[in-house]
Amino acid sequence: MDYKSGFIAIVGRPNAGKSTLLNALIGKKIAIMTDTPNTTRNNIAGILTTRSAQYVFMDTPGIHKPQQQLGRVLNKNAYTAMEDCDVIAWIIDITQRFGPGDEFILKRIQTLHKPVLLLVNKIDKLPREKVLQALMDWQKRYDFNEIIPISAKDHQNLDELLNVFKNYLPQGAPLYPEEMVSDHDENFRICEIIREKILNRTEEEIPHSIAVVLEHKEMEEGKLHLMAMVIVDRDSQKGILIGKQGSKIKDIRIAAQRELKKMLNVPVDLELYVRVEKNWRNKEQKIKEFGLDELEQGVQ
Ligand SMILES: Nc1nc2c(ncn2[C@@H]2O[C@H](COP(=O)(O)OP(=O)(O)OP(=O)(O)O)[C@@H](O)[C@H]2O)c(=O)[nH]1
Repeated sequence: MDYKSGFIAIVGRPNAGKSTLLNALIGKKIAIMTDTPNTTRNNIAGILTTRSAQYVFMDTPGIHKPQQQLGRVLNKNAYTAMEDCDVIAWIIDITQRFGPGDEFILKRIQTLHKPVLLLVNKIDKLPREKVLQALMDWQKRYDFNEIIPISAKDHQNLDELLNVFKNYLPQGAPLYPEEMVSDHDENFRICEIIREKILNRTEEEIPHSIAVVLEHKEMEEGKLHLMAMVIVDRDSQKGILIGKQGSKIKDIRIAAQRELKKMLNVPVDLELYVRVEKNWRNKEQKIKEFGLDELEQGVQ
């Protein structure tokens, strides 16, 4: 039997395009996408099953210099995915200079002795000569198994990318049922959609300080009633999130409700509340309670 299956960890600096790539490869919205760096917090497995291979992609939080306990947990989530996978796909943004974040990742992969494929993303943003130059520069930095220029946004080179991945996967039967596209359940995806709408509608101060917890979910007379709590870590953030006469939170609620209706295919009635949990990102117990520590959840 020459069927292949295995884990591919998609790692990279914040904003390199990991979630965009994952969604493009799977063809469904698995991970939320925003312009805010460090959006992804959990290792989300997107699963793609074809006639010849099953690719299990782990979308990891952007590796960065942590300033709080939450940042350390997020980096740890990414490292765990790197240790447990068969292939590491390191995605970089071609428009960004090589920086300390890249140095950090480079050091890490050197210790792991696994195939490393470098995905040079966002090539749609630069002329061809510049792309070629960047590919040559990266080639000098590490003995990558492959360097593949892509545009996750424009779906450039993605079929070729899948073929290359397949070459590095071990032989074996599928690891997950064919129809499964993600290992996260519906409740998780509901919270992520709400979080995405908040991130897309708030400025710098808010994004990293929020967590979303689903408190209630009930189907009643053909309508899904949802109640979610948005946690912030300062009083001032609560005011920002709620907005003038509740306008901001209403806008978030309506946008989330619309997308959830589409995703779940039923009418949705969403209620949102905001609660302050002072300095929660430095409290291990809270990080676990909000489901952000992968190791605690036994994911993978
Ligand atoms: N032009 C262009 N933009 C892209 C491409 N891929 C991603 N982007 C944009 O880059 C931004 C970040 O993309 P994400 O996929 O959220 O990045 P990420 O690496 O998952 O980010 P974190 O979750 O913060 O670690 C978004 O605005 C994307 O639309 C690409 O190929 N070309």
